[in-house]
Amino acid sequence: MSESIGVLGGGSWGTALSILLAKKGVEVDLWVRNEEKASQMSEARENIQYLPGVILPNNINITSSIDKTIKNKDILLLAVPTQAVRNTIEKIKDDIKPGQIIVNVAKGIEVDTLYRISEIVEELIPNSKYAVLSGPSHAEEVAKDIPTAIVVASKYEDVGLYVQEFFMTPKFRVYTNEDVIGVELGGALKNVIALGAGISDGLGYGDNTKAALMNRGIIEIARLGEKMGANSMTFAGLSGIGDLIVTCTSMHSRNRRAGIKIGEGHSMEEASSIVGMVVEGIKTSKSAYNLAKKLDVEMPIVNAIYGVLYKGKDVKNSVINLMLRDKTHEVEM
Ligand SMILES: NC(=O)C1=CN([C@@H]2O[C@H](COP(=O)(O)OP(=O)(O)OC[C@H]3O[C@@H](n4cnc5c(N)ncnc54)[C@H](O)[C@@H]3O)[C@@H](O)[C@H]2O)C=CC1
Ligand SMILES: O=C(CO)COP(=O)(O)O
Repeated sequence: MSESIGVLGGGSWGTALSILLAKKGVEVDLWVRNEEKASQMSEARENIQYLPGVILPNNINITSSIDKTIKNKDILLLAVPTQAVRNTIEKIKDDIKPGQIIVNVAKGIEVDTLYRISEIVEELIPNSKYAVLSGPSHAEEVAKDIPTAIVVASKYEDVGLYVQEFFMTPKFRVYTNEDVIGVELGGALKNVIALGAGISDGLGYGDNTKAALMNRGIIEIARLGEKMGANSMTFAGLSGIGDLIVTCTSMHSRNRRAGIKIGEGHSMEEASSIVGMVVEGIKTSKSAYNLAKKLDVEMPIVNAIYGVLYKGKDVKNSVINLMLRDKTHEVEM
């Protein structure tokens, strides 16, 4: 088993996974792009901005050198926001060695291309050993050793098994799956539904409303996923309904918290700045809306959230419109 990893992205998730692995004895190089922030974090042994209150073990080396971060590592962990993935890969693509495994943990869809992360990686580094690690896993809990289960998907069986072993601890259980499309879409699209769940909470609606959004939301996700070649069973798993549950119900969720602010009357920009961390569902709702249109898939909840965020649609009227859609059968895909 490899003893070292290069983590690209020192936000809450990159930091939490670095802590998990460091405690396991792995040597971690953690790339923080801002030099001043990197030295401040290194001295304080804490990520004060994104994960306050958790000590960084000594075998996490924080650096602003991306070259050093990727050198001689068997695994590179992509932990930057989705819309920054392309730019980050551009920086490293010429120095990646053929055997290096790229594990992505970002959850979103690129807004300009409608690409999933694996498609961006394949375009820039063809035939790389790619895996995606996804599931219900808030950084704040993983960093405190709270039991968590997650899934790794790769089209290469050996890569999936290797990553499973690499990350697995008694507090972090990793399953395998080969459905990269399904795992990526579940992780990306649940953020859009979580924004909706937050909006519902912000409007003062109840548990019934949220359950309806979550349930009808996963059906929309599965509908788009099937059209894109995913296995529909993946959406019943950790990266599908599992992650949807945690994101729609937890106060750790950045997407839910942003949604609450929007439901209370704040603009999308205000909500995002109050949360102060990446709210992936904002950009991904635009990607999802455009994907649904392009592939002719019915996604009423996604359309409603897109309308509120980007078209200035009234929130309460959007809920009424969803409730009054044409009558339909529950299990019709
Ligand atoms: N926070 C969490 O609990 C989890 C987050 N994720 C996913 O992980 C990804 C990263 O999220 P977080 O760590 O939560 O974000 P965050 O908001 O905590 O931190 C984002 C980090 O990315 C850096 N960054 C922003 N733009 C960049 C750029 N252009 N180039 C390089 N670095 C850049 C920021 O400086 C910051 O260090 C997202 O896709 C998120 O959905 C997945 C599972 C859990
Ligand atoms: O993906 C996540 C938990 O599994 C994190 O969700 P948020 O970005 O909404 O906090």
